[in-house]
Amino acid sequence: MTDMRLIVLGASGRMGRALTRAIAEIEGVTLAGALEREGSAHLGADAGELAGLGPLGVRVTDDPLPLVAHADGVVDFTAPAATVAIAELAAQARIVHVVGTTGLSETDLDRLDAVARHAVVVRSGNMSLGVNLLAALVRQAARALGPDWDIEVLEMHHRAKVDAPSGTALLLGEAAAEGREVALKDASVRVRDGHTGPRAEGAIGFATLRGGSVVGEHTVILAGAGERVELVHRAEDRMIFARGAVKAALWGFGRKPGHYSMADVLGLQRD
Ligand SMILES: NC(=O)C1=CN([C@@H]2O[C@H](COP(=O)(O)OP(=O)(O)OC[C@H]3O[C@@H](n4cnc5c(N)ncnc54)[C@H](OP(=O)(O)O)[C@@H]3O)[C@@H](O)[C@H]2O)C=CC1
Ligand SMILES: O=C(O)C1=N[C@H](C(=O)O)C[C@H](O)C1
Repeated sequence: MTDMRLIVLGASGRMGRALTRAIAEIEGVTLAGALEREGSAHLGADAGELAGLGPLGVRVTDDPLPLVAHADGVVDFTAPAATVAIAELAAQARIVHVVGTTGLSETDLDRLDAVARHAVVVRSGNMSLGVNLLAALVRQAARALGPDWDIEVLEMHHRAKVDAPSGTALLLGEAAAEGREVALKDASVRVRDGHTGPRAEGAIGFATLRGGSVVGEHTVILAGAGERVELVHRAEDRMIFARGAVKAALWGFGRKPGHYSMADVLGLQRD
């Protein structure tokens, strides 16, 4: 069988470089293109060299059209505007779009829902196996412990991260809300400052730390009267996300159009 041809969007970014390495190491996929924004200092560079692999003969370009026409999928860990723009092109070409970008607005998500009527979109705030398993455990714990236990999601990332709370923190908050059978938007408390008054009953709180080179750490705290449960994930290497994204692309290849999640890819049941 021929390899699935994948384009990396944001090829010179932290995740873009990891994606190029993952595509080189995983069987059944081949690097078909590398994209960056117009004016990027990396245009014309070899994507393999950017990724520390040596030359692969794939040059970074800012023109998606010829690439999309000859590819089977695009893996995209970039920024919301870039994700929405490539989503339209990927859907027109009926190729798989794997979205790792976080910080998407409700409007952006509506656009992805719309394009997913025509093509496969696989999106997750975290493409690692560990975090998606953690989400299932959080759902279960929130359901089992009930509303008397307070839930807080704490995350820490490197100093260059631009969105907060992280996509993973929101994914874990969603899992907690599902376990409690409430809507996250009605329960979430994303900022506390000044005289806040006592904690609102049923709140799902978020706290954000930024600094240094931390790849990604998430703790879900379930605090009861006199005891506390903490569920933790620590990412040590961006390759966990990159390998997950390539796995998602292979899973989506040939599947019927839809907006899928990493839980779908990994076959994790929503009990
Ligand atoms: N879902 C998951 O598992 C994970 C998600 N992420 C998310 O992935 C995203 C990227 O993270 P990271 O790699 O650390 O960030 P970086 O800033 O290192 O990389 C982003 C890359 O995308 C490029 N880019 C921005 N706009 C465009 C555009 N219009 N067209 C083409 N390329 C563009 C940037 O170029 P330039 O530098 O010129 O702006 C940059 O090269 C973030 O949203 C992050 O939260 C990260 C890790 C895991
Ligand atoms: O920006 C990052 O680095 C990461 N972003 C994702 C998020 O927002 O949760 C996933 C991972 O934690 C790293």
